[in-house]
Amino acid sequence: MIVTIDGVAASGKSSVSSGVARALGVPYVSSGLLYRAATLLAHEAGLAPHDPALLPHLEAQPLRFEPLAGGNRLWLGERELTADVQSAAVDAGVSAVAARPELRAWVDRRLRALTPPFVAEGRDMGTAVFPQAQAKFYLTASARVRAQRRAAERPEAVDEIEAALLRRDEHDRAQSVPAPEAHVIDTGPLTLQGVIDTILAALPQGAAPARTS
Ligand SMILES: Nc1ncnc2c1ncn2[C@@H]1O[C@H](COP(=O)(O)OP(=O)(O)O)[C@@H](O)[C@H]1O
Ligand SMILES: Nc1ccn([C@H]2C[C@H](O)[C@@H](COP(=O)(O)OP(=O)(O)O)O2)c(=O)n1
Repeated sequence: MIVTIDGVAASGKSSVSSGVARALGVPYVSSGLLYRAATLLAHEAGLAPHDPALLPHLEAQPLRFEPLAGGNRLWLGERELTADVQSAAVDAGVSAVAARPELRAWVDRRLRALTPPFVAEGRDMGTAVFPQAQAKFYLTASARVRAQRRAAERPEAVDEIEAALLRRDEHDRAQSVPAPEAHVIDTGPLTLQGVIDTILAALPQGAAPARTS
């Protein structure tokens, strides 16, 4: 079974996907990490997002992606990149990388090579990458709420984060449309556990473990 959880930046995709994956006892896959990794490696190699040399450079890197239930980890050889890709600098450059069709194909190939069951989160998991998914969700929240949540993890001020999120929402718009059959959830009024429980309750019969509480 594949469950897709798409949504805008800082809507709660990773945290919710991790919680749903743990409840189901399956891994979760953060597609955004692969776009972030491509952006960081481009920066470090001095390659612009549109540089034709970027894809061959990425293909030559010993990049390893570990989609574990507790969280995804990224390795470049023995160097862990997981934390390095969560920065305002990568945020500022990632949309240009993600706009390139050949880089989207690079990400999609890696995702489709994974063996189900898993929870996949990103922007277009339920539309372009796994249209066959058995359950699809799309998370939203106001830009202000998202900025306040992201501010707890970043050194930047909430107003600066909110402006950056709105810019990225616009840049990512093309690939951020919910699947027609996706359950759209406004996470603003809900706690993190509330969103997780909402998704588990909406899964096909038998997909979620019987509730013990
Ligand atoms: N419903 C919620 N209520 C409160 N905080 C939340 C909620 N969902 C996510 N968070 C928190 O908001 C921050 C951003 O969530 P994250 O899962 O990283 O979003 P995304 O993966 O969509 O960027 C995290 O600190 C997370 O714990
Ligand atoms: N399936 C995806 C996932 C991410 N992206 C792009 C759009 C996002 O700005 C970046 C980073 O995605 P990520 O999910 O890590 O970003 P947030 O956690 O929502 O801030 O990659 C995409 O185009 N398609």
